[in-house]
Amino acid sequence: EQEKDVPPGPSSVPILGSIPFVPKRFRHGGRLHIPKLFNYLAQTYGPISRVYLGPLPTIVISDLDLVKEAFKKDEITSRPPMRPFHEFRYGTEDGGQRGVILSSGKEWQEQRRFSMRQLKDFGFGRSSMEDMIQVEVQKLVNSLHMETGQPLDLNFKMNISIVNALWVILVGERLELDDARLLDIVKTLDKLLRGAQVSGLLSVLFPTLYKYFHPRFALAKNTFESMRSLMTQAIEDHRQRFNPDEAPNDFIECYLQEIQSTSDPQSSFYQDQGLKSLDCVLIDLFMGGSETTSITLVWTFLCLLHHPDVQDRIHQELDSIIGPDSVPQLQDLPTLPYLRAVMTETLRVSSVVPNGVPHYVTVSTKVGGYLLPKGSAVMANIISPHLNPKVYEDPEEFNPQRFLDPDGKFQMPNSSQFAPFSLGKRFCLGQTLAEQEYYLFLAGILQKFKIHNPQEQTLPNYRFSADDANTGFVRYAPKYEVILESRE
Ligand code: HEM
Repeated sequence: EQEKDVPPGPSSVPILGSIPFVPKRFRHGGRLHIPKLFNYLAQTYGPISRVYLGPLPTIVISDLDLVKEAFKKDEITSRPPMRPFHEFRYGTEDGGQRGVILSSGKEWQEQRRFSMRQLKDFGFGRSSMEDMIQVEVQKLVNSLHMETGQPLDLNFKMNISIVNALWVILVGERLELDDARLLDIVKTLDKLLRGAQVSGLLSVLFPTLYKYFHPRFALAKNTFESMRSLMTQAIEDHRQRFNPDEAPNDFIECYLQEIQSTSDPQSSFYQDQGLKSLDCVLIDLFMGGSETTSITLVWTFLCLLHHPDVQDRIHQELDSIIGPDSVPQLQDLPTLPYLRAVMTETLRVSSVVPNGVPHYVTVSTKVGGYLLPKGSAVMANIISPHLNPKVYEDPEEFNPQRFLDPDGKFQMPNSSQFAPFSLGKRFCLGQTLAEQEYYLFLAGILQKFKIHNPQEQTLPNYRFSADDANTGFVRYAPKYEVILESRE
């Protein structure tokens, strides 16, 4: 391996890696501000750089064409071995994981293929995916009608409804919005996700130290286990009434059928292995699919409060195309270019998963002319190209107009620098579902309500440069309240 072929980056020393060389402004109370650090690397060292997060060499790719090139390669499709986290995910001693988000190799291939197929549009039993989501949209709209005229935090409400929609799809059970179990799930998921920091990657090299000395390990273990006991209960309930001859009504039933029909002992669906993987897949789908989607909605409302003219134009479009009486449906989306531009623009400025999920080089390989050595983590720096002034004029400004042509038709700009769901073989497994939920909830709410900024509230900033709070994997919207006005 020639050092000159390796991507450029800051200096490093043993153990601490590049951390002593990282400018102080990227360290917040003992924590690295990873998204901002990566943005600085992109500006200083170009589209591919290398930084040592502790002793772990980490390649940061800040151009989405190069991300695509990299993540198409089998050599960069695995996840880093996540010891000691395998201990509570039925993993293997070498850090191998079950499920989809953190798994690699055969387990990942089989579980991802199956989950993607089940989350396709057709839904389960007699309900399409759209029907299942619409019921939750209407439930939320009805409950919001009771809360007009007073300051309201939408964050929790969105979260509850999105998790409930997932619960119907995966577990086949509709919960009331104030069901204690639902609140429990939402709180546990929130803890699990907020606890996920890029510094968790350090465990790759110091699994034992991490396990005994890092407070996050115990936190992750406890929250994961309380989530798992909810899943185990749901799986048990399904197994008791399971009838392999009946058409499946939800994801768990489909999965149990897959286990039933698997005779290859090497398969990750085989008997007991299948049940363990199911446990992890369910948690992964809840982790990947709940807050990401609800936060995107919360960012949207924040941007609309900053830009009331944009909200007015959405209302005009909805009024003229859908009207007050019919529910906005998936088939209407192509006729709503302005709303589509608003959604695309929100996904860009918010970039809720700003640096993707780490990949890992299993066999040294080249990308963009650089050598990516075996054993490096690879991160897609999604937010930097989204906010690159060479690609998007005045990039931090929320401006849906940039996704509309002069005739008001929706258009993507002439560049490939847009990928909120990442790219390549591991792109977001729930992208279609996320886009459908995002649209149905947003259109459903804005058809019925106008949102206002409470008079006494100074609106928090939505711009990345002002964001010091989000140092981790997910970019949460700052806290704010809205006042809803019914449009009926
Ligand atoms: C706005 C909403 C969402 C955004 C922005 C988002 C973004 C992402 C990103 C950037 C990745 C990393 C891909 C990579 O490793 O290269 C990812 C992975 C993943 N997402 Fe999403 N996601 C969203 C919603 C969802 C939903 C609704 C689900 C499922 C119900 C989901 C499930 C997953 C899973 C399982 C993975 C891991 C895929 C794998 O490792 O093969 N996500 N997502």
